[in-house]
Amino acid sequence: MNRTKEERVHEVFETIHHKYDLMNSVISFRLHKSWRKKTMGALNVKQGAVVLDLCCGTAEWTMDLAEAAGSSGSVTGVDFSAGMLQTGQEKIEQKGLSQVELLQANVMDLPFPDESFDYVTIGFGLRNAADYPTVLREMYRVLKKGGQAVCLETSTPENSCFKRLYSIYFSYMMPYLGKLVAGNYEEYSWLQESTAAFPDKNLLTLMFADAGFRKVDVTSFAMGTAAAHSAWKSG
Ligand SMILES: C[S@@+](CC[C@H](N)C(=O)[O-])C[C@H]1O[C@@H](n2cnc3c(N)ncnc32)[C@H](O)[C@@H]1O
Repeated sequence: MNRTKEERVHEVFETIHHKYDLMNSVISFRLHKSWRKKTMGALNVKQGAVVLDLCCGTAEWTMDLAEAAGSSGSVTGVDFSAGMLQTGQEKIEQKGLSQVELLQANVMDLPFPDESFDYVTIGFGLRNAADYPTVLREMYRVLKKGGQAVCLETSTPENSCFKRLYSIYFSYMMPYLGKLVAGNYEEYSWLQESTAAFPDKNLLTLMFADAGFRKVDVTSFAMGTAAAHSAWKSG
């Protein structure tokens, strides 16, 4: 039976949630941590801010956002995988971050009123959604006027030689690393497929503008293998 993209993605994350954090560090050579740190620096979340973290997974970015917003702020993490949320919830409890709430929902249909959040983030999540423009429109809708949205995601390297090397690593080596470390090949070949199908940073910028965002800034990381798109809603 043919599964939809959404069913496949859901199954992938329900299968790998126990090993997700470990695998993330292995396959990105821990670079994802420095990309997130730099993106947080540009976001400059204020104490007391109301923040939404979409596709929050095991809540790594959610917890950084909670520390920045402080105990007077509030951070809501949304994901549709119960397993990823459960792993995230355990970490949040260990850290005693009472300003965080995790919610199981689909990011294509958010259960929040218009203009609810000061910041909306999505880390390595948009690529997994069945329809990118729908998610971007939802991000825009729930953002307050003057608020900022940020998408950190894998991207396409611009240098053609590096692009070839990267493609070999992604297509052949990474699924084997997945098999070796997480005991799973099929799930890590999804990362390669979804990255190959994802728009490059210029097209993604246009998609943000189409969703209504006023200004879009792009920062590339590691020779274009990842990019952060920051976008603002008019005040
Ligand atoms: C690659 S993980 C990213 C997790 C986390 N943001 C991080 O940076 O480590 C992608 C997450 O998106 C979630 N996801 C994918 N499509 C979704 C959807 N339509 N609605 C809610 N969550 C979704 C998956 O369950 C998974 O936890």
